[in-house]
Amino acid sequence: MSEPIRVVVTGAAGQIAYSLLYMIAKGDVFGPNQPLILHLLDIPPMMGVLEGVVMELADCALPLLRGVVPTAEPAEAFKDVVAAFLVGAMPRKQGMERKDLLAANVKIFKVQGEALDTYANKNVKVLVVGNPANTNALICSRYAPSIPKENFTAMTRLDQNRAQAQIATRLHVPVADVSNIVIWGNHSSTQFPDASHGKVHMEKGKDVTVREAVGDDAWLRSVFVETVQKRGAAVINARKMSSAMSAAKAAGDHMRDWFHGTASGRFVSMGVLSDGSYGAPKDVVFSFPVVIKNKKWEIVKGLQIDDFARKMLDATGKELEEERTEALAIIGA
Ligand SMILES: NC(=O)C1=CN([C@@H]2O[C@H](COP(=O)(O)OP(=O)(O)OC[C@H]3O[C@@H](n4cnc5c(N)ncnc54)[C@H](O)[C@@H]3O)[C@@H](O)[C@H]2O)C=CC1
Ligand SMILES: O=C([O-])CC(=O)C(=O)O
Repeated sequence: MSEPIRVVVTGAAGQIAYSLLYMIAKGDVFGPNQPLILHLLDIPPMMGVLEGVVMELADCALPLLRGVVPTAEPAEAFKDVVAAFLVGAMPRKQGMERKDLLAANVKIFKVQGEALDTYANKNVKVLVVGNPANTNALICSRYAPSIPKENFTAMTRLDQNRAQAQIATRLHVPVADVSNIVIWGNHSSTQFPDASHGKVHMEKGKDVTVREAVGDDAWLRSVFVETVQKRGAAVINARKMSSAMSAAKAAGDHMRDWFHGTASGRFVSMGVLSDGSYGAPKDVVFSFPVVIKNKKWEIVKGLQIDDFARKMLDATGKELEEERTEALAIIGA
């Protein structure tokens, strides 16, 4: 068995972390042969709650968990970590958009970028979950100049999982048989869930396109898109709290694929620093379809973008540029 790796989860006393920590510590993310030391960061008033989380992790008696470091100090939390789940941030409430959280949250990601730059392993893989995730990831990377820009990503995997589940339900197939649905752009209500490159594994071992299997382009461009765009708000309306179990699962999926790679012929969506592919604006964190090999992601090239998709990509790109302007004003950059 290899040496333990150090992994940080911020917002460790919060609701997403409560599901995520268990998944990581039992080996779902870094594999069944990878021991780990979990660093748990939260703010000083939450240290009592965090103590309870530490007790519960011990009581899970997990063989891979070789140490736990609960702390309110970024310097200690980020020391030598090779993976960082940046969850700690205020969640939205009913009636808010995620970008309404910029003023409250973006400063956290400036401070944590600086701490990653100083204390983390230089190959650290960073996943920003705290909203607005794309713009927070952009700011975080700007304040960590010694860490490669491609090591900063934002989570749109929950949107991808939601989209796959909607298609699977419509077609009455298991969710694992649906692949290559793309989430373009921002993790917000302007995101574009795009099923036009999707595949479904049907009975008798045959792969067909999602468009062919669904046979209803109007549905794929309206009800499907809107359901995924508004799913976070629907969960908040029902639970009075934002998604947590599904967010934790998606964070685990994102980091697992980053460490272990994507299966042949399959791609996944991640918010990454845009190089302008598919006409997206540069220098924003934009969700693209990617394939991953040897812990490096690459944007999938050559997908067809029709007029409808073009409009959707432009709208979400514009929102990301607006968020960037607002974020830079808030942190006084
Ligand atoms: N990208 C995505 O798909 C999703 C993102 N989210 C976002 O994830 C974030 C966390 O959500 P929950 O866990 O439900 O919230 P929560 O309120 O239950 O937990 C957040 C935790 O972060 C802590 N925190 C606040 N400032 C911090 C700092 N500077 N350093 C470390 N910890 C800090 C809080 O004390 C709290 O314990 C929210 O911003 C939410 O909107 C939620 C679901 C999906
Ligand atoms: O909707 C929210 O505020 C939480 C979130 O990002 C999601 O569930 O996708």
